[in-house]
Amino acid sequence: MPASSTALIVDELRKDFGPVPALDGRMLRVLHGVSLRADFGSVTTLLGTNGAGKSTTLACAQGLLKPDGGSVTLLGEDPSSANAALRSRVGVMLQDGGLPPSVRPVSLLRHLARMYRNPANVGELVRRLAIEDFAATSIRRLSGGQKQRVALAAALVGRPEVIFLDEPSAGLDPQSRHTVFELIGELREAGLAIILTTHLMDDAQRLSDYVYIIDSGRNVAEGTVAELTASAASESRIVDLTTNAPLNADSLHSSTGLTLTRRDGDHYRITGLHTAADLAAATAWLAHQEVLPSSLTLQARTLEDVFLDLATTKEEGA
Ligand SMILES: Nc1ncnc2c1ncn2[C@@H]1O[C@H](COP(=O)(O)OP(=O)(O)OP(=O)(O)O)[C@@H](O)[C@H]1O
Repeated sequence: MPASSTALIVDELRKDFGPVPALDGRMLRVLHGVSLRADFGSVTTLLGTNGAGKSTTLACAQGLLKPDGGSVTLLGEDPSSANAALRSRVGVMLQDGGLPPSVRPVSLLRHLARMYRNPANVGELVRRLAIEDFAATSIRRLSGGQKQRVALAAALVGRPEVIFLDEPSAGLDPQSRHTVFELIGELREAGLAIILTTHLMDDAQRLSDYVYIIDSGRNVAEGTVAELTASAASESRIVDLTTNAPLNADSLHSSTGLTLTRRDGDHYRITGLHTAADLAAATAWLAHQEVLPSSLTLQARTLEDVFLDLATTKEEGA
């Protein structure tokens, strides 16, 4: 039983890469003081755009990279000088899998299981992640999503107390994504500390107990999904709608003060609704345009909105 409720503490982590020729041989600082903590029985998410520093933070937290400043405490120890006993308590699923290409999935998992004193039931993992569908195929011939499922099974085979998942839903089809998410939920219920990275807001919103948003190697916001999505604008609502009629943002804005953005294809979003009258104004404007959307939903702010607000604030501050 873990003595503390906290599995991981990252404090003011700094990391440099280099020397970089493009910087005249100087070092490139990619983490400027990232801090986070992750508890048992909880999903802690690092959310950030490509290159924000998520994987580097995870690599330092796992002891794969040595920090240039700050500290990491994983299960009460410094992971960069960790022994086999600590490593056996930690499961790692890397972004590119890091799996041996010529081995078949089940042989690999059985081999890994033999390295642990109290391994998970390989047959159960294989069934749970539907690995039996491609059990006879060598890893090099697996699709990205299939490799991803094997990598997750490999990370779980030692019955870890802490698991690191780098972009766990990358390359997964909707059904596999659902399976992986369900499994993450079960692991959380079983009391594991789950630390994951993603740049997908939907994943973060669906899975996380606590989210750290990082950008350019710095913490920019943190909280539960509910805390992050609540704010001064928490009363505001969003209307998402689908129509193949072209909509004009200037026309909506001049008649209602609301903001229209085209998300992709036929999808539009209207933001800035605070009252029932705003909603009525938006639909009245649509009626005036003689547009009957094929779908229309009203919702509260999402993590994506928080993220976009942060990006806008940064641009305005730049
Ligand atoms: N070995 C390295 N040498 C030099 N720069 C590196 C190295 N590894 C990462 N970087 C740089 O550090 C920054 C952070 O990279 P990192 O992979 O941690 O970001 P990330 O948030 O995980 O991004 P992604 O979502 O694309 O995986 C990026 O600018 C990247 O180019």
